[in-house]
Amino acid sequence: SFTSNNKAPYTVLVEGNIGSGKTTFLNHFKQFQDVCLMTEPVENWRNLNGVNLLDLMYKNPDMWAMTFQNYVTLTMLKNHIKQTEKPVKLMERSIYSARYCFVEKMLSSGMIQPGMYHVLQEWYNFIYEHHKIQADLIVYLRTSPEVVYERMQERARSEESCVPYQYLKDLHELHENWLIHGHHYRPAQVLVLDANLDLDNINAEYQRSENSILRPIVIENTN
Ligand SMILES: Cc1cc2cn([C@H]3C[C@H](O)[C@@H](CO)O3)c(=O)nc2[nH]1
Repeated sequence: SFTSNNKAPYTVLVEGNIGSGKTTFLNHFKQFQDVCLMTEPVENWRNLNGVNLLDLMYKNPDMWAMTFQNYVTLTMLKNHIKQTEKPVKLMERSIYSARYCFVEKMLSSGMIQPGMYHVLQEWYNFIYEHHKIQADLIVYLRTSPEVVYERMQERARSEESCVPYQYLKDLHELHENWLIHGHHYRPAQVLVLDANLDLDNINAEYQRSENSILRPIVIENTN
């Protein structure tokens, strides 16, 4: 259908810790042709003109963590403002998890200095004031640090080989503070899924989210 409406699509932000199953979750929605999937641009972070910023960030954070988060902010903003004709847009993470989870973690762990932090905050404030970042639902793939630490090790992404358990535990607390306890701005209501479930049992949780995520398509088709 040539819906030439220029209204923003129903936008879902999929949030969760490292190893919480976000990519698997998004892949589940590949079956629906009316859903535009915006996966995390991690391949750009691993290869920007031949430079692996993700690896440099983990291996030499004092030198590279700021540059990495700077680039993450740019690539996430591009995902946020990317147009789609489809009625639903599913994004893996967002500029919000950049700000309220990862940058906070890097400041508290000394990977970035306060001066760098303030520059990033200025960018986030400017972006909010000048760009309507569409967000209609947040799906929080809630996990426990032990589960995601084990999955991260099984996945064995080379850049993450030196990420300690405590890093995931701290990131977990930051996600909980933001999405469960509401200590920071939440742009939309939060649907919490139990992402500790392994692949054999998680389909029931996916079904639960389908109703919320696909509802706009059903409504549009009935209009
Ligand atoms: C928005 C945002 C995503 C994101 C991912 N990461 C890291 C965590 C994982 O090791 C890898 C892929 O998600 O990138 C990060 O350090 N900062 C981030 N900020």
